[in-house]
Amino acid sequence: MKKARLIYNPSSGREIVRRRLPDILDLMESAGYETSCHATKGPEDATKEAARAVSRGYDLIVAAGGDGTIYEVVNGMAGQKARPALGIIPCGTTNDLARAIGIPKSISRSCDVIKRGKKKRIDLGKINNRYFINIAGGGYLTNLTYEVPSKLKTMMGQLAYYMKGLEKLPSLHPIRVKMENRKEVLLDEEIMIFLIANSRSVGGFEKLAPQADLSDGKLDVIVVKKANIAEIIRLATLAMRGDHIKDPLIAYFQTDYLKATTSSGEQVQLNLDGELGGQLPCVVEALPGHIELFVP
Ligand SMILES: Nc1ncnc2c1ncn2[C@@H]1O[C@H](COP(=O)(O)OP(=O)(O)OP(=O)(O)O)[C@@H](O)[C@H]1O
Repeated sequence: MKKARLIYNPSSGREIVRRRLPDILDLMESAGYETSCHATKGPEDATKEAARAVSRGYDLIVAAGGDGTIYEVVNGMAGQKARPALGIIPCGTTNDLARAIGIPKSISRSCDVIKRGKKKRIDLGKINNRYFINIAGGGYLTNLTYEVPSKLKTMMGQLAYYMKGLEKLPSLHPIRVKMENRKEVLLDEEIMIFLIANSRSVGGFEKLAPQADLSDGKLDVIVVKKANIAEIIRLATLAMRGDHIKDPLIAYFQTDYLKATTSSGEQVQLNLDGELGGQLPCVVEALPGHIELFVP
């Protein structure tokens, strides 16, 4: 039998994974994998455990949790030479990556995806010395993902993020950012927020980067230029339908390399897949087909 390592975050989303663990192990066995598991204890634990699973030669790593757990697991795998395939059991609050790939939220159906065995190579983003699988962002609204308390997410799900977003709107202010590719300066102005997306689905908005494709070797950059609160609310409404892209307050382009710096003299934090990821300046590169994922 092949061997799988299940890395799960017991605190993810509405905390169902802990209760369903016997079912997951059973489903994994019927999928043909002898599975051992590791419950994460806190920040960085999934990264260490994933790196350990790679060095122990597991055939498969399964990440059960939210986007933050998948991010940590990917960071433990991405820098290694031989990378096993990755399965995902979405148990988080938003589950952007699972939505983008079409992995069902039901535990038994997401295990079925692994059982059927269809795999696809997807790109990763490398940003400074870290990796992201779905989204990197910078600017003031991006830090709301780690300001929402875990308890609130357990109780309210996605709504907890939107409430925190509204609460933070009045404190938003622009930052001066310069973006360059290998040849030219693409943008040098005051902006509110920038997002570098690998998939279409970001923050529960399923069409935020409508042209993004996880396997095209490119990253999609969306920049919200200097705007007031009313304009930001208008853009958020447009973004639900994917209609924000043509707005004059948005810059949207694809690239496989990006350098971003700030001259504001302020610290601009980076958010990687919903987790804290250092600060500007940054160099971002697309790593084509770097991870093999089980897909429906
Ligand atoms: N045992 C634990 N208790 C508390 N936090 C943990 C534990 N294990 C891991 N973490 C932290 O939880 C965060 C990741 O949460 P995760 O993304 O899986 O769920 P979520 O936040 O509910 O979902 P989403 O990212 O979809 O909103 C990471 O910051 C990780 O370090």
